Amino acid sequence: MEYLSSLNPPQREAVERTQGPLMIIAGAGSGKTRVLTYRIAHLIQAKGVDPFHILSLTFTNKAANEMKQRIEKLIGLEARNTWMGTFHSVFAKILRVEAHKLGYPSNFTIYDTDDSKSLIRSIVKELKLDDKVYKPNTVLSRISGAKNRLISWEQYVNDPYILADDEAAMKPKMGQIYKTYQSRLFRSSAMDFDDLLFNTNILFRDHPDALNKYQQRFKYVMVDEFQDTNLSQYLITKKIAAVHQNICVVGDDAQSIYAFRGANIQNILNFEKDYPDLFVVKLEQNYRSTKNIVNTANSIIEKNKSQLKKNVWTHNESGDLIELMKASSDNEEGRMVATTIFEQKNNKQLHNSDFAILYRTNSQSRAMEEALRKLNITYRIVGGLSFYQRKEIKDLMAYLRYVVNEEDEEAFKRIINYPKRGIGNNTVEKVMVAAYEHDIPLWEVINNSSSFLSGRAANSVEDFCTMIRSFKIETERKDAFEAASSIAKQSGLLRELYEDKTIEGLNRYENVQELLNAIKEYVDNPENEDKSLGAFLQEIALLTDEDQNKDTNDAVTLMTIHSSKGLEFRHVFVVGMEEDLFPSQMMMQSREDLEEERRLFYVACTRAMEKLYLSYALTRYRYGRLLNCEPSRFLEEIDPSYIKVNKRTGSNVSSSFRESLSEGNNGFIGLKKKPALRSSTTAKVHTPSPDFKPSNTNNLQKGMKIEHPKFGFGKVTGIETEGTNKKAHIHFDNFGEKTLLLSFAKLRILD
Ligand SMILES: Nc1ncnc2c1ncn2[C@@H]1O[C@H](COP(=O)(O)OP(=O)(O)OP(=O)(O)O)[C@@H](O)[C@H]1O
Ligand SMILES: [Mg+2]
Repeated sequence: MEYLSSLNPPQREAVERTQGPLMIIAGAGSGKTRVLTYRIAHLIQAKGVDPFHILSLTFTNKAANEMKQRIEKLIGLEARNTWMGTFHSVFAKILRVEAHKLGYPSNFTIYDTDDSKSLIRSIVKELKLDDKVYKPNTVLSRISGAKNRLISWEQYVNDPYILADDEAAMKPKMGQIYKTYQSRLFRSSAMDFDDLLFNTNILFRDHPDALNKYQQRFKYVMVDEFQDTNLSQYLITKKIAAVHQNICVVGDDAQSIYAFRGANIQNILNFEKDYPDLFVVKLEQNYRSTKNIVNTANSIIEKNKSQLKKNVWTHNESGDLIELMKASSDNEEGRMVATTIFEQKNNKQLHNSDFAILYRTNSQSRAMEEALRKLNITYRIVGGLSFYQRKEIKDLMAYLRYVVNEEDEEAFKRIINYPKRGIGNNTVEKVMVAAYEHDIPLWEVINNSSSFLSGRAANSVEDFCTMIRSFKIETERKDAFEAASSIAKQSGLLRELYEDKTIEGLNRYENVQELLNAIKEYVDNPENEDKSLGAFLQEIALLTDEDQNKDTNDAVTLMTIHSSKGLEFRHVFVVGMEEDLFPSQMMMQSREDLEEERRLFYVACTRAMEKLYLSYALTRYRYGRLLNCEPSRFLEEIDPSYIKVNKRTGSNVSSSFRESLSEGNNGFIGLKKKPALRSSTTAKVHTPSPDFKPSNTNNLQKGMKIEHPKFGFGKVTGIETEGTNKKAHIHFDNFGEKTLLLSFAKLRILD
């Protein structure tokens, strides 16, 4: 087998040892995912295993697709027949087939987070509880926490302290909300994301025949990113593998970053207990990154007390030092990052797709986006408000969902009066009350509206039902695309958007067309055998944000560190390295939390192959206010011998590193005097004149008077050119002498 020669001895051992339980716990970039890929290829090609008998669980659908493509390269088309996907997508597929065993129809809807929150909001209102105490977000994460630990609402109601924390005392009605939430989901023939795993566990617990079927089917089970599985996922895997015991899990305890969502590193330790004849493989050679990057990452993770000892090293070259960039503001930070990308691309012949910008929270993308746009650099945002979260898309999707499942309450609420058809909130509430109080299915209630509604309202509801019925008939006869196009038209939704001639309206109209294009693409794809609307909806419901934006290939990637797991890029920028932002304010309550943030930082740094940049800003808009920021403690934890301060400062010295961490600047270099940006005792930051507009500084000359947005008024005392950089020496009235890089500084020339 020729492909085996491109593996090192322990990797090869892991690939060839196909029988019995196997665990690979190894550092970042050591080839864990590569081993899984080769192992699947090896099972099929060398061991003659039928691909239908192999199940591989990955963290994102994107990871699954990438893996499939790689296996296809190794062994050809047969790779397509393996079962591969996220826990959610694989078990949603299985639940479709087995739904009736749990009392669900096979066309059940999958509620996304917005649907779940909206449902919780209604329940909190109906139970007359305080929505400041029972915030949809908090309630949902609590219910989700319970489900991920396989705690049912019955158990929760009996023992409010079951999650072992103090929240129970503050939120005594939680159990009741959980109970109502589940019964409403059930009535709506809907499951939320956590239910997909929870219900799979119930299925396997209560229906041995079903369990047996999947145990026989999946003779080989593999799990990537095992450190981030929760209890619910772990038990499913364990049950399925119980008969053949051919289970292989790979992970890195140092990269466990989902504890806040119920992931449990303990699974790694339990695994050794659950499988006494477990074989453990260690991989220590990193193939991804330069020595400087590997050593930096090691020096970070070393600070964590709870971790398995690992020695990660690499044969790769030392490479550049880690570059530290400081900016005076978040916008300035964006400009620095964008300019660096621009320069590096030109100097080193790189592509946009060689760069990634990673941040702690989604909202940090804005400043980066603006700066990239100004330099005309193509980028794509992974996560954030993605296509399928836009209102117009959710509206049409709600129509499609409702046509497929007429008990889907959240879809119903979205479309019953959109486009407007004279059905007010009161009527909707009456419908809901009738359904709950008399325990009648929603669809039956609205089909008998005349019995409890009068006049116009009753007529409108009747028309609505007639329309939905005709959609249902169409949907049975037509493929997903024809059905959806017709629904978009007949429902009045397209017309409503078409008549809005504003730019936003036009955009919305185009977005809906884009959704129809996507459905067409789905129908035309020969890989999709089931072309029904129901099948399309299932596919879409499981698309995670990570899977969006496939259209642009050569783009800089912007994403949160959480979604960067498992990926690699030649150049990586980790931005917003500031206290309260990273580590996050929310995660500094305990050592465990802080260690999770540090693991997150480890994940971020280990995405880089050749070059790693870390940046921070001294001021940043957050919660609508301009805040002063302190550099992140993580920066100080890195061994300074691996770091150089941004070349623009010209101070390539590690000894000045700590000092320079806290100096403020605004694209300026070489400080003559300590600047006063951050300390409140010295000069006040200038407020720019109302008509402040930066001038073209190409012809800036000695003697000219200028205004700077932060340092105020001053006079140019000299101009200096160094390579392509032009610097200006300026004497500011309130800040003294400063040297500014003209490509960064915004100056208004006054005379
Ligand atoms: N034996 C090898 N020879 C050459 N390249 C290798 C070898 N093993 C791994 N690589 C390469 O090293 C990089 C990292 O591998 P991979 O993504 O599998 O690591 P990983 O352990 O899964 O990392 P992470 O912990 O970030 O998920 C990939 O580009 C991979 O192709
Ligand atoms: Mg990996």
